[in-house]
Amino acid sequence: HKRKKGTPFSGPPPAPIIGNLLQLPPTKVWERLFEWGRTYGPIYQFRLFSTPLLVLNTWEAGREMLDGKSALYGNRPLPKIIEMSGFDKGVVLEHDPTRLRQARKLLHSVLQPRPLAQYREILEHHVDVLLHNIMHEPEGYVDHIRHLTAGIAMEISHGHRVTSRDDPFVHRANIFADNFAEASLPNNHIVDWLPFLARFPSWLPGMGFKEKARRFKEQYFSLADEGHRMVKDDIDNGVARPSLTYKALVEGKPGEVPDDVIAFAATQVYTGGADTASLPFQKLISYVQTVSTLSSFILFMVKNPDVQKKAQEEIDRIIGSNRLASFSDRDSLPYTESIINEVLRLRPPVSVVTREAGEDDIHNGYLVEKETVILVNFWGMLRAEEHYPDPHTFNPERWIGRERSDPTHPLNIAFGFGRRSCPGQHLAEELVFTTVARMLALFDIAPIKDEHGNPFIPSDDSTNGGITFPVPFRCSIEPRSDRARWILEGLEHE
Ligand code: HEM
Repeated sequence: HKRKKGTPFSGPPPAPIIGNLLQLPPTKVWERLFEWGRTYGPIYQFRLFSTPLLVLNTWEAGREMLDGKSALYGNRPLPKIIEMSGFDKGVVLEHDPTRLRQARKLLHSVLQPRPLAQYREILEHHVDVLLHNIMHEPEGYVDHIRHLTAGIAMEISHGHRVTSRDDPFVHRANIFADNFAEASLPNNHIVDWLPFLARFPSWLPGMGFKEKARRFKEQYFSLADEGHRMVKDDIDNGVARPSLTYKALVEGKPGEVPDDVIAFAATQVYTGGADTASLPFQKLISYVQTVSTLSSFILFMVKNPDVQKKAQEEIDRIIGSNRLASFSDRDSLPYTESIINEVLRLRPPVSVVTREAGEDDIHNGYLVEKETVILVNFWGMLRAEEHYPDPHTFNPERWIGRERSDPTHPLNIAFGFGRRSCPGQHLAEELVFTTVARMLALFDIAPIKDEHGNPFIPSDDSTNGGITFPVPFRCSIEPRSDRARWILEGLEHE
């Protein structure tokens, strides 16, 4: 194989052997990557030991390399230990091009706008359950949001209706998630979100890990298998509900797509869109990105009462109080929509995603070596001052009148670029919009007060890791009025 020749992209000067390791902070590396961009430009390179890393710091750079050269940069780095645990099976880390194509096609068969529209009533049912649960136990709002996202995911993947917190299917998925969390590497370490570094022997966990990897693999495979068999049984018994698995089994040509491709693709509809950067090292909760976005929304409402009021006025004026907003109302609620855009801009749930150069490439005259790790810095892209004046300020107004097709729009950045971009985007947009619009219609979200009546304002801080959340915070979520309480009481619940 002939290597290409050329000068690599410039970047911060590396130290011998360890490269730029000590120049990276232990947490929120994306902030440092963003700062380096000011000095070294929108695309630059640095090193960790012998691995070159290329940072894409602007949306233009993302489009150029990932939309423009999808085939070359379509894969994610796959550490040995992830492969050992079998987590490369499915979509997120799938490397086999045929299986990946088949799996993404299955996801599209339920997640593209047209098939997704069939799930609108189901989705609204789950949102109503959320609202009901929040009214009865407001302090548990994060758990309720998780329950919401898991419930919708399992309907879409397997036609499984979750009716209680003790649902055996959810229970098994949670055990699986806990096992991931247990996966051994120190917290808040850079390896947490750059797991490809675990290629280096000094960080490879000892023999104990082999045993763990074997156990993880067994659990992941049996979870996938169990869901698949459940749908087959439902079909045999004539009680199957529409889902990805049902569609593939009943409408697909027999034998065209292997059973295990169907089973893993379906499993990843609820286990992930999981943490694509640090897969095995974090608690893997279904639809974590959506949970992150909705939690960030609540945080920003606590901190920005005027914004909240303005959105509530919009909803009262356009929707009235005789019905609740639906996704089809999106275009008539531009202010509400602008809040979501601004939440996604300041808190993209995935701050950085990793890809890998499949071959040597010459880009704009510079050499990108094969196996260079590509860091797509969504967090940095969404804070570029030239596109977002006063970039660190929460200001939904900036979106009023700005087209959805604008390439700097968060919906065109936060879900990624190219053929590996997020297949769950439409679902995420619909779920977030419906939840936000209905919550604003029925609840006031506010700071809690201390015994002297002083409001307690939560911090702005977010967690570290492949998917970031607001640091857990308390707040008050109360029905806006007696009428709101009455509507909430009447909502369908479990
Ligand atoms: C606010 C919500 C969400 C955000 C911001 C988000 C963002 C992302 C991003 C940035 C990626 C990596 C894309 C890339 O490499 O360029 C991704 C991948 C993925 N997401 Fe999402 N996502 C969200 C919700 C969802 C949902 C609801 C699902 C459920 C179906 C989902 C399923 C996936 C899958 C399966 C992948 C891996 C795709 C592949 O590797 O081919 N995501 N997402």
